[in-house]
Amino acid sequence: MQKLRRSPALMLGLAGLAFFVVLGIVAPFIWTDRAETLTDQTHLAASAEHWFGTDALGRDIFARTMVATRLTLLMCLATTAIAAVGGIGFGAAIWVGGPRVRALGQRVIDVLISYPSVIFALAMVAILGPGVGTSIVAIGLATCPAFARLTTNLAASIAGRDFVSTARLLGVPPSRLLRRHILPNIAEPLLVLLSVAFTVSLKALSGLSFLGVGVQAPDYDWGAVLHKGLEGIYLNPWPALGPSLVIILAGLSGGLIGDGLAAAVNPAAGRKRGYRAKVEALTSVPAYDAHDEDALAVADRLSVVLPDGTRLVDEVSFAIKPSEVLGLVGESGSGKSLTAMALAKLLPDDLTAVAGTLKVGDLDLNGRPPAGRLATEIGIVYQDPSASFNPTLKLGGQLTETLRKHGGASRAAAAEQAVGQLAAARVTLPEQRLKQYPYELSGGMRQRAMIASALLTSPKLLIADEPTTALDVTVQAEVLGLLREANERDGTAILLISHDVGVISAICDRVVVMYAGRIVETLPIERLRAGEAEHPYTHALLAATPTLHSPVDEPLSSIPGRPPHPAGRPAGCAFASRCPLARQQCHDELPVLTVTDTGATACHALHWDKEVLA
Ligand SMILES: Nc1ncnc2c1ncn2[C@@H]1O[C@H](COP(=O)(O)OP(=O)(O)OP(=O)(O)O)[C@@H](O)[C@H]1O
Repeated sequence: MQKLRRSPALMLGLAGLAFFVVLGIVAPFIWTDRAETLTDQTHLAASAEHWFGTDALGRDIFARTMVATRLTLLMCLATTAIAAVGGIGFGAAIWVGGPRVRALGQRVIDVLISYPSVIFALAMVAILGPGVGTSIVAIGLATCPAFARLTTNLAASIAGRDFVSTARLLGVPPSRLLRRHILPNIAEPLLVLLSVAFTVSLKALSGLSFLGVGVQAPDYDWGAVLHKGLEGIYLNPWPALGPSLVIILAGLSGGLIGDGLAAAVNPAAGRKRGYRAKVEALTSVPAYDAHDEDALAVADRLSVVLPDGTRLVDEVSFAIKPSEVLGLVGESGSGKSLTAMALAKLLPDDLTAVAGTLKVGDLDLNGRPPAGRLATEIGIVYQDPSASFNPTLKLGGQLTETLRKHGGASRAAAAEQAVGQLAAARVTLPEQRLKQYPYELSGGMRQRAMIASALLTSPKLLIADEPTTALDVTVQAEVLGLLREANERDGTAILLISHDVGVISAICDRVVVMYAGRIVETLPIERLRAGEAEHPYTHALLAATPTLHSPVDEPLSSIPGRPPHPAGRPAGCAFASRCPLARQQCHDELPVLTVTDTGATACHALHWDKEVLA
């Protein structure tokens, strides 16, 4: 509810709807007499006594509009209910019915949805005759396909999720699967459609009555009042304008509710505003490493912040020199990917990067760098080669897109460059690959193609986020070799993210160790390889990493406990509760990064008797 309260559109829409509901309840008690008593004061213009004038039978049109509120809202409600129950029911039934029923059902929905609902409703009215009941059923049924399609589409997207697969594996029958696992997970978009359907029904029902085939006398809804008001519109516009205005206001309320609900159920929507006020000022602690004048990429006190002010990444500072391979290592959730994505300006909408300096070359990432330069100067290789490419497009188009869009290359020149880069990345049959879809390549081949794609624009910085995690060991080694080769051949600086110390040791020059969103140590790779880290967390990571020399009969060391969530980081060292060396000071005071001969470490133990770390 807190989320809903934050949406002004929703609140305004709900206030509007509440007004009309109250009006619908009280209006018939107040205005029925004026609305239905025939008088000889016919076709009067709008005046203080008759705000919207009078009709051909001398009835007050304002009073009729007010009284019609109840019937109009009740009809909209009934129509929406029919559409929702029928549509969701149909969508759910064909989803449960198995693949054949689903395919057939979806065709039926596609056909039904292609006909405008008012045409469908008119056909029904022609068969059943006009009236309140017919209008409700006609518009309700005509709106069903929209619900049915959303239900099947959403159910299909949820059906592929792991928890549904697990339930299937456990033999949960489809109807129960739908009830317990699928419908609760698709309720929010359906709710949004519900409010949209309410507005659509209002328009359609009013339209039918306006055409004279909806509500019939002696009943009247807003559309019927509008129908009568149209008779003398050139002499007296208010009998038509008044009811139209009310229909527009009610429709607007429904629309605002739909927009507000959509924003409220989308966690990324509407959150950005005001976040900066919640971010505390940057600390004045000098950023270790970030002042290197020759550095290619600099992150100085970079924080990644949630709208509520939680720092998922908390003031990390590092610099990457040209031609350097910097490793970012840490357990899952330590903030590695967010740090890298901040550097590529690819954070999700609900997250914000705040930094003293954030730049790659002369590209200031704190500002609004031109999209073309971002796309060409920073390359990215993701973890999952199967998700890195769009499965519906051939590789050729995807590989050459940036070159053509931002580099101004012709189709032929871009293709030639792509072939060359694929060959350099040891993708076999490079020309042929351009005509293939991503799924036609093996996982390793796809990752090589991804690396080729990222290097095509000769980026200054290549970000490789767990580039080998999804690959088997031999392909892993080849992919790491390719990255190192690009680095040595073209001087591309690389930020390599991994939770695997072994991968980091294999190709990096220097390593930054992250824990719970902060840097705990930076050190040259030789020291990491020699096991000469300063921080107990780095030691623990090393001890948990298998090597060829690890005794097979001894279990690997593991780090007991779990890192704290960024929102619940303790006042002192975040690693203290898991640290074998922790003293009271560690729980009370946050250790700052202390520069050592070869790097920097944030650990109180550094200042104690050296032997405790031995
Ligand atoms: N959009 C988001 N909204 C809220 N929290 C997020 C969001 N993205 C990431 N987080 C949280 O931020 C923290 C850091 O995430 P990040 O993905 O950077 O970790 P990581 O070290 O790369 O881990 P992994 O190796 O598992 O990807 C985690 O606690 C994660 O749950």
